[in-house]
Amino acid sequence: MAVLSRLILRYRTAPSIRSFCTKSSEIDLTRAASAAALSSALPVEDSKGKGRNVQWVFLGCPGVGKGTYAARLSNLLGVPHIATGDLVRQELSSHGPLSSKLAEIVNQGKLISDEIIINLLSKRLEESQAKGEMGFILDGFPRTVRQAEILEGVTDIDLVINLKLREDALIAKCLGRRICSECGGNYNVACIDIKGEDGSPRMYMPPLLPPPNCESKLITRSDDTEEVVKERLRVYNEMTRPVEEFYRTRGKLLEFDLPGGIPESWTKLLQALNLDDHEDKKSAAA
Ligand SMILES: Nc1ncnc2c1ncn2[C@@H]1O[C@H](COP(=O)(O)OP(=O)(O)O)[C@@H](O)[C@H]1O
Repeated sequence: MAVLSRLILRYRTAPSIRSFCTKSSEIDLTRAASAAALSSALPVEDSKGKGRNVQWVFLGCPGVGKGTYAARLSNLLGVPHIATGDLVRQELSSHGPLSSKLAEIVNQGKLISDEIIINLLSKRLEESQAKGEMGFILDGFPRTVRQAEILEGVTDIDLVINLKLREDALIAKCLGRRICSECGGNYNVACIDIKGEDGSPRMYMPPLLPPPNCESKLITRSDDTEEVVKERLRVYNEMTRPVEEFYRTRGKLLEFDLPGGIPESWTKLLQALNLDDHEDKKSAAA
């Protein structure tokens, strides 16, 4: 499936999309165009659908755990987990020409332009195609209705999993998030214990503590401060909440309320996806 070339072609020929974007001068369209040519030459799904694989999207507020569950499902199903937030952070750490502009936007909790994010995503999909990978689990894309329309125009998304958690837990989870600067492992020092009320059960999410060799190397994402997390939640409600409706009306949205910590939520998510008897689930969950 030549997602890359179709994404870029569609993108370059849609005036309304271009006017929606901000800094179009910063985009390397020459590079994008050559990437498109390369990707269209790569092996793609045949007419019988051979090679077709999972094409799923994860939606959900900052801190809900999209990355955790998308990564586990990616292991389980053998498809790449593509997180646009990770692509943005890689671009930031590359200290390339876009880095300082992107850092400013990300550290204010705002969204970067559709143009830049599609360029980053296209490059990542191109790498996938070069490796012969099939399918994907997208995490953090689409985040605007415009992005959803572009994606829907170029490929069939099978399923959109909308992870949900109450806002006080989301904020605590973002503020507790830690990353090992050496191995990249993701941990969380927050212990969330919310009493059951009005018939809703108690919610307990224990901390996910790092192993001793990571303890002294933990860092916090620069956009995980209380002020920026609250702004990201506001931006989610304004820009991304309508994406839920976009997929709901197309019958693709699976709503999933996280019941608690990872073991409990993972088991229930597998049940909701009818994957609970999947023979590989134990190794993916390990
Ligand atoms: N699809 C996207 N569109 C616009 N900006 C994005 C997109 N994906 C990621 N970003 C930028 O990268 C930042 C980090 O993304 P991510 O790690 O997915 O954050 P979150 O924890 O808020 O879900 C976002 O706040 C935003 O600035």
